[in-house]
Amino acid sequence: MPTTHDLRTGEVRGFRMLIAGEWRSASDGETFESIDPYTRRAWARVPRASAADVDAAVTAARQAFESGPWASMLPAQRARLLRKLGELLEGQTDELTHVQVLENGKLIREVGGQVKGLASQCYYFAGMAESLHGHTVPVSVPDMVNYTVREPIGVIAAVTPWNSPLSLLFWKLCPALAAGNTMVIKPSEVTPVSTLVLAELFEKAGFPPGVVNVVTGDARTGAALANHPGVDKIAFTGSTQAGKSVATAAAQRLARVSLELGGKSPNIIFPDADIAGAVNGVLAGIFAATGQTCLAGSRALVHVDIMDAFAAALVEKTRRIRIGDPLDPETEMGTVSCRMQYDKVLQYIEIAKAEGATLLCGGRHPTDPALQQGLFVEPTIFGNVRNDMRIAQEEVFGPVLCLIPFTDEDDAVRIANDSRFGLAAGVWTNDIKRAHRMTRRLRAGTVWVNTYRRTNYATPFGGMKESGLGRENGLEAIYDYTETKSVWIDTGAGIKDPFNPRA
Ligand SMILES: NC(=O)c1ccc[n+]([C@@H]2O[C@H](COP(=O)([O-])OP(=O)(O)OC[C@H]3O[C@@H](n4cnc5c(N)ncnc54)[C@H](O)[C@@H]3O)[C@@H](O)[C@H]2O)c1
Ligand SMILES: O=S(=O)(O)c1ccc(CO)cc1
Repeated sequence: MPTTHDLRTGEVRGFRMLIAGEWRSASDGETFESIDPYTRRAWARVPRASAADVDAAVTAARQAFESGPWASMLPAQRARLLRKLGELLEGQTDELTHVQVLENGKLIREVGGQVKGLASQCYYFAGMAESLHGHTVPVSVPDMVNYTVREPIGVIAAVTPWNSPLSLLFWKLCPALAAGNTMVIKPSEVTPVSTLVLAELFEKAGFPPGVVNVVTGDARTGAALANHPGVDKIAFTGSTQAGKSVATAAAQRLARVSLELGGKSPNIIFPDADIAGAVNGVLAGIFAATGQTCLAGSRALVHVDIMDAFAAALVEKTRRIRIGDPLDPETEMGTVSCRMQYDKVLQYIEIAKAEGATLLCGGRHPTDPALQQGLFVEPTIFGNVRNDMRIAQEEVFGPVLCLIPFTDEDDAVRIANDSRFGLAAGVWTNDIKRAHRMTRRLRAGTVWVNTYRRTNYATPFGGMKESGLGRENGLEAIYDYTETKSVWIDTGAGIKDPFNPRA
């Protein structure tokens, strides 16, 4: 296995897709490159799946679902395979970590922790495979047994983004496989390699061919999957714009769909809060992943009485953030993921200036000569932001924080909820009553009090409004990968009157 630095040799490594248990190039031979945003050099080449490849992957997943060893496997056998996958992951954390850093510039100190957590997700959902059960329904009908069973949906297409390629995939993969589904995975075109490296472990763990397939490509490949009649559910994570397109495709044939989409989450600071803790929480909420997280606390709503002091403390700490090589464990903020994202973030900074927001720090590519080649954007804070500005309403997905003043609780709730998104929110207060009032009134799928960006595989996660549909993680997640079937059994005399079966 190559070490970290072996991966940065300048050599471009070739990868293939996994379809029906075979490692394949694209049927028409097309490929594309993965670019390291720190060196800005290509380091890997992967197949660009054709429509025929997508079709082959869906057909393989369908066959594996309907016949073959997977279809007749007992829950305990599926659980064993998931546990084996977890064990293999524990032995492969280094490579899976480094590949993700190279693909998207994500900090090694963050992605390392994420990869270490993947095995726990496998073990948690392995347990669920064995404990997923229906109910006996106490129907008030004589001589009748009525119960429900939870059955797998069928072929799941998992379409994932680039910001946390494996974490976000595992939120889908573990519950889907635990419930007995088969899968076709389409990773982001920015980060295809980590999923292909991971795919080697499915074979090693003993998953039958066709249970998990991986096709690589861009939005066209994702759209081909979303529109494929053989796909029973599309589990999508990505932008709200693409999510709407996936939902439209799914609606044509009433395929199941789950959507984990964008956000513009408020982080609300009351004057009674532990201010030093709140400063750290706001910084962690926006800059820890270079702002490239769906749940970024990109709007800091700060009470007017503390705005000046709070802004000064934020700016002072932000100026000391260590920007650098994402593979260096000392680095606190890395690059943005790709050229398109870099241009988009800088454009939003110009938009904010033109709207009249005050640039308090950052706002450009760093001047440090050591940082010239990488796709870096300085951590940026804008003051004097009004909530109706584009910079406060649109998702930047980069290291850009808006400071918005509020006067009281009602004002904070009004501003926080005045958004088309509803993914997450933070509240900083030492008043327990206020904390409860606020968590009730905020329209967001997750609300943190005196903390930010905590998630766990056992805790449901998802968005309200245009931030998504459905929940991932926890018990809710596995239910979302099943259909409920009701079964009625007559234990009595049967139907006596065909025109009144209830008689
Ligand atoms: N809510 C969450 O849990 C969550 C988590 C992480 C990221 N996100 C969101 O993801 C976005 C960033 O990721 P991105 O830039 O990769 O998003 P994106 O929407 O551009 O792409 C996501 C995936 O969808 C594919 N795709 C794009 N258009 C498609 C279409 N029309 N049909 C089918 N597939 C399509 C892409 O190839 C990629 O694999 C942000 O908006 C972020 O908020 C949400
Ligand atoms: O991709 S992110 O949006 O940063 C994200 C959020 C939560 C988790 C928890 O595993 C992982 C990635």
